Amino acid sequence: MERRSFLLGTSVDGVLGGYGHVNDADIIGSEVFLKTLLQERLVNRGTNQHLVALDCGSGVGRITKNLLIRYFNEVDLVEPVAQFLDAARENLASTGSETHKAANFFCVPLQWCIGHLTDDDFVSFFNRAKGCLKPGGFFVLKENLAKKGFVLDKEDRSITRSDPYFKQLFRRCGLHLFQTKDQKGLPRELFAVKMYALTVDTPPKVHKTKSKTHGNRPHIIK
Ligand SMILES: C[S@@+](CC[C@H](N)C(=O)[O-])C[C@H]1O[C@@H](n2cnc3c(N)ncnc32)[C@H](O)[C@@H]1O
Repeated sequence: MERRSFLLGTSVDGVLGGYGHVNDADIIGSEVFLKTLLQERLVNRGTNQHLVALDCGSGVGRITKNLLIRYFNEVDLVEPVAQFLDAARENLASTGSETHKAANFFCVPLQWCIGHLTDDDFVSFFNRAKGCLKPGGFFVLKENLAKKGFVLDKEDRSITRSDPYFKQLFRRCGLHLFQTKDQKGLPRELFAVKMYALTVDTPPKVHKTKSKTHGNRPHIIK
């Protein structure tokens, strides 16, 4: 497992710590996840709604440019490194349209980047943020995962939590796990990455017993 310094330059390779080649796999993984969410959470996949997103820790705008701008009418970017945000502005200048655009560029640090939050601050943040979600809205977290417990990075003072650790925190926040997916295609030496979609409303009950009708339907024999 390795985490490299972010500040290698104002490029995609730079913000991915020298792992620019994972961009395609990362974007495809996020897009599949996002599409399912929009389909399942919003009426008509949100096509009749004005959708907005906040790209937190946007770097040079990689995710907004390659993904978010195609699905959201407005994307705001938050990034504390001015050079990154300037590069994002430049990268996004000719991307999008009147109805799908990068709207605001905020050069400020967030106080709640997950890997730098204590458990109590994590819970406190989501408890406040929950109140700002529109009906049908959701949080998406795409995070590095420790195999178990947590891993402390003494260099950047961040914590990488395990999947059960995150789930325990989500429960403390009163958030429901609407959907989750593993990121595929990352180099083996990196942390595993998982996507979580979190909602405030209770998910519909999943009935685990197979209905007779379903059991009798034709299906592929594996
Ligand atoms: C690994 S880079 C990822 C950039 C971008 N999300 C991407 O995937 O291309 C992490 C980004 O988070 C930003 N960052 C670090 N601390 C932050 C904070 N407190 N608030 C907002 N962004 C932060 C860094 O400057 C950097 O651009």
